[in-house]
Amino acid sequence: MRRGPRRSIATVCVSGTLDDKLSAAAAAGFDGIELFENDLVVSHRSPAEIRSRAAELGLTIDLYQPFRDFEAVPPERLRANLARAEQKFAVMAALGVDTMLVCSNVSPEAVDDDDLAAEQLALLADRAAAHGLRIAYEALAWGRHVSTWDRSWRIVRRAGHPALGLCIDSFHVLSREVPAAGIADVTPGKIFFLQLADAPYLRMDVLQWSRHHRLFPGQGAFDLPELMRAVLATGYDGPLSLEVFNDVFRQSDPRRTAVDGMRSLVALEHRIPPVPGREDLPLRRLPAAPRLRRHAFTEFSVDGRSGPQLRAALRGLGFAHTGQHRTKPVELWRQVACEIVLNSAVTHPGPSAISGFAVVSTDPGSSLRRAAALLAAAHPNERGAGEAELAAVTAPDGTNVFLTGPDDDWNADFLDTGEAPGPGAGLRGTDHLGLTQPFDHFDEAGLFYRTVLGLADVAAEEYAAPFGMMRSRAVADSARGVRLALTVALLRRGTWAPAVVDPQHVAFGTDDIVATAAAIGAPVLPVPANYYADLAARFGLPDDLVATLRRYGILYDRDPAGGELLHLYTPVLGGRVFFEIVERRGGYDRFGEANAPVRMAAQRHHRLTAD
Ligand SMILES: O=C(O)c1ccc(O)c(O)c1
Ligand SMILES: [Mg+2]
Repeated sequence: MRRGPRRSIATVCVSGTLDDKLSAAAAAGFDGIELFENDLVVSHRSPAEIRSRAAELGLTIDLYQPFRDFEAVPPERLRANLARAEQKFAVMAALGVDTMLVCSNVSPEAVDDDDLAAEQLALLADRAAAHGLRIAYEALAWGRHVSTWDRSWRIVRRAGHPALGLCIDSFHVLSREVPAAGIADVTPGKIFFLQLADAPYLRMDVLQWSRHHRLFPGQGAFDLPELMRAVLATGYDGPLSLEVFNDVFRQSDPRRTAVDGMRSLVALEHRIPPVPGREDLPLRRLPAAPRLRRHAFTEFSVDGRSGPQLRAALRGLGFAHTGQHRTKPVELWRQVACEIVLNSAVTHPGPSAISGFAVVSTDPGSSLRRAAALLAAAHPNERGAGEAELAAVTAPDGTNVFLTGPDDDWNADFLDTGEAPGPGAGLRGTDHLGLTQPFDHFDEAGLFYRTVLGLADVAAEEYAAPFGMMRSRAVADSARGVRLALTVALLRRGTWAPAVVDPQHVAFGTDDIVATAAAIGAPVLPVPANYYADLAARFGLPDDLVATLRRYGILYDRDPAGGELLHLYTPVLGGRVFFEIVERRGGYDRFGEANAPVRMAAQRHHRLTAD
């Protein structure tokens, strides 16, 4: 029985020199690599040494690429191109790689003549076959004359050479108009190689889009499971190979990028629909994502500065300090189903103060098995004798994600402080978490949270904020018990900005924000009068409503279907976090993104003018 498709990664996906890239690919569990010529050219290793290094690491070299501007050229250019190819065939033999990628010609010299292209590619395939090699022809989306997969297929079919086949690259296919479904009708055995990349939809030059903005499968907008189905329907049994050109990945830790890539492939394989006739190739499925019920506790790492501010704010919001951990400097604060843990013993590696959060899973064991299959790092939870086990994995931003069951008594480890929960302020539970992401790992985090917890995208937004352009991506489970709003600055911040890095936050839900606002004693963030003047004009709100909102510092948003969000914020606490209170009306399903710039400006003003 086969194990499922082989998984490969192009060396161009990750940062470093070839040695770094090979180690990273092997450590992440890939079976093979596509070797980019540039990585070979700058390597101190000979082709034979690269071959043995790869073998030592358990990696095969599945593709040599790219060979450019070959086909449909005048005779003297053809002679030169064939001579150039022979030199590469010799290198390939030393590397032990049998397939060469030929990209469609982008040169002005290329002739618009499919017969000529087919004839010359057949000649190249003949030369390759003499060395026991084969040619995979790829239509670059910006090829001079051949820029779509169907045209590259017509040429390959016309050439009719057994050593000539197609390279299907999901980016080039899905960035163009020709539907991918027709790939299923390509003659069995004629797809020699499959390259996988995702991307966001962008209206820009396709070459720039491809060279800078590709993402790993599941991180962009392309329908890759459907493309995979079409390719597998032809009987394709070569590697699933990631080929992602991305400016951020090129600068990130290659080991981490390779794990991100592997996670994307594991998740993609899980999403491929069953392909009739391909029972020979069992697809590996993940443990199903169990249903999530709700957010349980959120844990903050606190120090001497943030601790007192957080305690005062929680008290003001109607929380009571109900529990003290038996063995650790950890406090439990509670109001109905809102649970906050203040932990003086953990430090968070990122800029945030949310060190972890817990979700209630209907099957935490299955959640953990799924997380492990998706290469989530298990969080070593040190617990004392007799303490409850709280399983957790660590997200890319360093946040620990605890998975608790509906009946788990995780707070058995807390001794009653004797402090009675007060009347509270009407906060029902945690509505969402605002998790600001480190610049380099935004897409990685989105993929992690969605795949590991089984969440789906609910909103994506870009907006101009006082300290830069921001991007937000919100994910949630289908019943909206668990919502996460991930945000990031679109560019690395400038030099003065560290002081104003957007903090993380917890938003609590209420059914009556005006009553809650009247009940709470915590300092609510003052909102400028200009905001309310604009609000009245934008939404045509009645004067008395605007007056009420203004009186309590409540912000407002409305969706096109008439759903409404009323929400308020606290100032930033201890320089690191803040709280939000939200009331959703009429099915409002977003996060008040439009008000984020108002909040950021107000929080800065508050910081500069208070204390
Ligand atoms: O951007 C390029 O030139 C390029 C090269 C090789 C590929 O496989 C590809 O998809 C793009
Ligand atoms: Mg490609």
